[in-house]
Amino acid sequence: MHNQLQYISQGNTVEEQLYNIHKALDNGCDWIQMRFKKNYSDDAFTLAEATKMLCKEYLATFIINDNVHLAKQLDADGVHLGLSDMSIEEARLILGKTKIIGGTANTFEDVLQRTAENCDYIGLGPFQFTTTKQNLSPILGLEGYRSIISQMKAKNIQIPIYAIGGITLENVESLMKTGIHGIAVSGLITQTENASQLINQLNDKLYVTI
Ligand SMILES: Cc1ncc(COP(=O)(O)OP(=O)(O)O)c(N)n1
Ligand SMILES: Cc1nc(C(=O)O)sc1CCOP(=O)(O)O
Ligand SMILES: [Mg+2]
Repeated sequence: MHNQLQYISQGNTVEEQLYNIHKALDNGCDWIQMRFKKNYSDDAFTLAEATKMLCKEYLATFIINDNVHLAKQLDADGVHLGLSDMSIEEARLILGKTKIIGGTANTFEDVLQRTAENCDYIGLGPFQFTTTKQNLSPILGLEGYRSIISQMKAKNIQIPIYAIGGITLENVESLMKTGIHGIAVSGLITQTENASQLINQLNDKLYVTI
């Protein structure tokens, strides 16, 4: 079963990204999604290579946002794909059965689609407004998660759901009570001045609730 906390990286340069990734790893995060949008392919490769080495050192899981070919090239642990990225089927053919493939969803219909496509987990969001991502899908709020998860239960759909989008420490308990498996956060960990305390507090709230 996958860890309950995924850190999604941020930073405009390779150096900023590596600083943030190192901070997350050094303070107890053991699942990193490298998300580098303002990239030239050489920079993305350099960053991915360095992130892979760091994750190996910290025994952390390393997945890459969007770029299946880069994940294949570097033998990363997997990828995260949105609804307009490469299809899960094509990614599975490229990466093989053992790699992690996460997929984005915003509605119950998306969850059905992602489940049929054999994703390993779903990033369901956004929970609330966030500046980390442009062009957000409609905000779900707690009620959105409750509704989608109760529809999943009614149809006996079992796939780990990660809440995402504007999540703060104060939201974790109520989100976990909706039946999600874990959370994916970016700004919260990137911006904190006390990453060790924050990640411990997040993990305490995540593990207690499952
Ligand atoms: C865990 C997780 N969930 C959702 C997303 C969003 O992916 P996507 O819709 O492809 O948007 P971008 O991140 O590519 O802007 C995610 N990255 N991770
Ligand atoms: C990358 C991403 N995807 C989202 C979605 O709703 O699909 S929200 C989001 C941003 C997550 O970062 P933060 O924790 O800083 O809000
Ligand atoms: Mg994407």
